[in-house]
Amino acid sequence: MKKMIIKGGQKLSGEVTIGGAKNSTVALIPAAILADTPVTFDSVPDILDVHNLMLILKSMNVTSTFNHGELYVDPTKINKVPLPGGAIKSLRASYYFMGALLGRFGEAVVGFPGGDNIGPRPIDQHIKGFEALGAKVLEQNDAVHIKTGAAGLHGARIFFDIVSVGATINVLLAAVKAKGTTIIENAAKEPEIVDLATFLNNMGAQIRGAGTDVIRIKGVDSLKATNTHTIIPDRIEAGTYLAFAAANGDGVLVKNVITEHLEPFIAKLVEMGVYLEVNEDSIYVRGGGKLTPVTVKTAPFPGFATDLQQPITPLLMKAHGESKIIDTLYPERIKHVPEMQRMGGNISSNNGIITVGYSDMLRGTTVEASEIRAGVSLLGLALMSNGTTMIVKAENILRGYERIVAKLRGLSVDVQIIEKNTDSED
Ligand SMILES: CC(=O)N[C@H]1[C@@H](OP(=O)(O)OP(=O)(O)OC[C@H]2O[C@@H](n3ccc(=O)[nH]c3=O)[C@H](O)[C@@H]2O)O[C@H](CO)[C@@H](O)[C@@H]1O
Ligand SMILES: C=C(OP(=O)(O)O)C(=O)O
Repeated sequence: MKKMIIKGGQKLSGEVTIGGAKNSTVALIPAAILADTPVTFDSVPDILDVHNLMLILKSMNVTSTFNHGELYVDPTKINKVPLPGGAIKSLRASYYFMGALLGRFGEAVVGFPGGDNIGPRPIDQHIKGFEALGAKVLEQNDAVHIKTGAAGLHGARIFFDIVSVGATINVLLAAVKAKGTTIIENAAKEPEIVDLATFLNNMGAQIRGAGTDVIRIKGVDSLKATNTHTIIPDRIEAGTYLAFAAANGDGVLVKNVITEHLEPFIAKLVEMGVYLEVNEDSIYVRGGGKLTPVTVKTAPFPGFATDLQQPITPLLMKAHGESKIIDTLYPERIKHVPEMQRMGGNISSNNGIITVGYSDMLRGTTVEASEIRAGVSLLGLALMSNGTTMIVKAENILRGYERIVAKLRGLSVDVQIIEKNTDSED
């Protein structure tokens, strides 16, 4: 168990470089088992999710090594084994092994995934997709058992009832080596899906339309990597630092950003009155100035990302007036609210609407990071508070924010991570 200690009243200044996208990486690693060759990824974030995925690979006799942002995965001696639990439970994206194993072996047994505590996260659309491709799916003993007949997977036309990142990726992974053509309609359009399709196409897959709501996949027999795949920058990590810099910064340059991926977020900051300079692949935030309250409504890409509604909350507390947040994807993503209230934050949640008011009496206390974005938003608020904050369950933050202590130190902010049992510093 780790805890993070943050002294309040510290201003961010300087530069921070954004790492590879967590949500790309966690799809790309399972996708690597579809290859008939070793695979290398570059710009891989050093986050707990990556280390847990490497453990899952190891259980299948897939070797992997991770050094200085480069991850090498050799799936050529993979064993077909069930993946009922263990590291599977440590992250949501472990469910991508369902699609990837199905694509590789025509069958998969994968435990129900873990992941963030952000409300119900059904996987009915994933299952609908696998069944359309010709697989039989059985949910038994806390695991999903998926199997095709002797003919293997076949192409199909699939219309998702709901826009789902996970279901789009899982069906893509299963369909990429299926016989015939698969058409996914009402597909999710997130940049991480485009990144995955780019990786697979560079290995010989035939995927067209990723990034639009219709994706066509012509099945191929074999996938072979010939070059290193560089992972796109993490738009959620970038948004988090931008929000913190706007709320509590004194000149911050956020580098390695694809600004197009952050358009709805940047638009919201501008609407609030935040001074930004948007460059080709970096964004400068001046900090300070009078801020206007806004309404934030989350939506699938290209809408305002649900993963950024909590990180922007400390900034909303600087605006003079009442802001509203409506998370249409995860209305129960509110675990930060009682914790922020205990820190003196003027915030409440009622019937799926979070109301955030100007808060100038913030004080440090002990709070819990119940999930990644709740946790990081508490860190943002702690920096604005009087006194010291201790965030327990800090590993939830480390699940997706690489080298966050070093990056904050680079921004002149001192935070510490302590192992709870030993009280030794990380
Ligand atoms: C590893 C990863 O990439 N995680 C992201 C992914 O999660 P994840 O892929 O789990 O999220 P989805 O896009 O699938 O979920 C979107 C909405 O669809 C619902 N749904 C989803 C699947 C399904 O079969 N049935 C169903 O009803 C969900 O409950 C949710 O309300 O997208 C979310 C929405 O942008 C982000 O918050 C997560 O950071
Ligand atoms: C919800 C998130 O992650 P996951 O889907 O991996 O739980 C997130 O990154 O905010």
